[in-house]
Amino acid sequence: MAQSYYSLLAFLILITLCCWRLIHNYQTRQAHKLFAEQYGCLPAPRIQNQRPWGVDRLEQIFRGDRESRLMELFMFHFRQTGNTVEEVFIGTTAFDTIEPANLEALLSTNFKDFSMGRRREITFPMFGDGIFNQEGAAWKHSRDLLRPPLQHKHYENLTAFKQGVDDLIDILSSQSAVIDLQPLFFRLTLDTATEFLFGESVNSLKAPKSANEQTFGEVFNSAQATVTQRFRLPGFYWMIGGSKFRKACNNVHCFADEIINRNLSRSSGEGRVFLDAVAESTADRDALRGQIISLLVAGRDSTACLMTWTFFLLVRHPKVLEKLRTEINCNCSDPASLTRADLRKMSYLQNVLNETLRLYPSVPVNTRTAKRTTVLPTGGGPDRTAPVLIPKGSTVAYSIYAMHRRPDLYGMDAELFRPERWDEDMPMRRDKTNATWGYLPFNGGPRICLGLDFALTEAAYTVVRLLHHFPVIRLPAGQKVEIMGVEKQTMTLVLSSTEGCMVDFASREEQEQDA
Ligand code: HEM
Repeated sequence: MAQSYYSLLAFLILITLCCWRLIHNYQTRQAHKLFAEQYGCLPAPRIQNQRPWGVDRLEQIFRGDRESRLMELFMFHFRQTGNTVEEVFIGTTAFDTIEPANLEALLSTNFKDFSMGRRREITFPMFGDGIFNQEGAAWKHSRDLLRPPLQHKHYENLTAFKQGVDDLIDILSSQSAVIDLQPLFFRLTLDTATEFLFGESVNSLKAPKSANEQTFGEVFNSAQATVTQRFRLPGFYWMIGGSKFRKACNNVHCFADEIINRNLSRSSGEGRVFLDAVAESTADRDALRGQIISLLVAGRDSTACLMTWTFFLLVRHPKVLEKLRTEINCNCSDPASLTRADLRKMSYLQNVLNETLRLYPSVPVNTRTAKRTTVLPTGGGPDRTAPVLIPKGSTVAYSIYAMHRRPDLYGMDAELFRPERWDEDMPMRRDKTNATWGYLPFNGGPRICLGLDFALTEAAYTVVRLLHHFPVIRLPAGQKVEIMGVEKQTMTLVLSSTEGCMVDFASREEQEQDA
């Protein structure tokens, strides 16, 4: 008797829940219909799925990732379907866009309608509380706090970058002629960033590792690798982690605390602008550590990727390399007296960096999540110009990589590396919105990168020093020259080169002959 009573009760609860769900879905559909009518929204074209719940989309992404061709897959979908598309991804509706007007809405005009989604939960164990994963008032406070110590007056004379580049040149001069620059650039940017942020470099370029000793770079890489995996499956991020991840995060925190404590116990000095400025207004040690780790994540890999792709492209385009060398030789007789202002005057160098970030933006794909039902201004309807309704909770992914390769924005040769285009009248410059929002390697709007100038200065300085020091820099014999974008790429939080960046600095004798 009691058993049938409980079965009946369970049945009634199930029926009630189903009815509630149906009514809720109906009401939501009606509300969306009204909203769409009010704003003239029409559906965006949909990526066709071959399997229910968009499972095939997940399979494609995993395959693309395994084959190191994820960006090609995204480009294919945009070209085939449209610049703004709707897709079903593991049972939920999501949107993808490479339309400058939509990016303006997402990142600026409708900024308040969007959040960072699950970024905080995904990154918190490693990053702690920092600008990268904060929102609202806490984020605004962090921006106000971090902006002043990142101002260019603190690295105008370039001393912040000098030691790291000296160490890099020592390594390149002492090793064999052909060398993979990519891992060295990751170590260079770690050294420069720790020097600038903590007031003390971890010296990953020059410190030989003693047996069994873990380095800061290693513990940092290990924790960050798991964070990357958690980003891949945002709805199921909690399944990825476990005790190994917790231990890796704890190691990062211990390393960072040790360096912070050591430096704060010294009396303040020139090399510690950043740590002093942040420590002054952040009494809480966890908060201080959170900001510094967030900045290391934001600044290290992205700048290393920029330098890697710059040399990857330069050795494959010898004429560009020679033109750049001529500009550097004319403007820099003694690198010891270089300043940031000198670097900014080298217009071809700036074009080379702009063009590299166009073809290989360090953060090629990013997402936002709608906090409330809202609108993207274009991409819907038969002619794909009507506004598109974005229901509350939907993810909007935007691919800077694919947008930067649009021929209607950059010309028919958009896939080619041609720094000269930055001095020309590119198609995107004929429209104000496209001109402002069609090139976004550093994001835009209120959350634009705070390290933009720091990164471009560090990269420019490194390029100048290496070209000045080595009269011969070339593609090693036997290295492939493929169409840009077809080479293998590794997508973590940033886009790196799967096969590294092999460069031939020629033998010492050849260098001397050429000098
Ligand atoms: C080539 C190098 C770099 C690139 C391409 C780059 C790109 C970006 C992008 C795309 C974002 C937006 C992320 C998002 O909102 O989802 C961002 C944010 C940020 N970047 Fe960079 N970045 C670079 C270097 C740096 C450096 C060197 C630093 C600091 C030293 C830095 C500090 C930051 C900070 C603090 C944010 C967060 C801004 C906020 O949320 O308000 N970045 N960066």
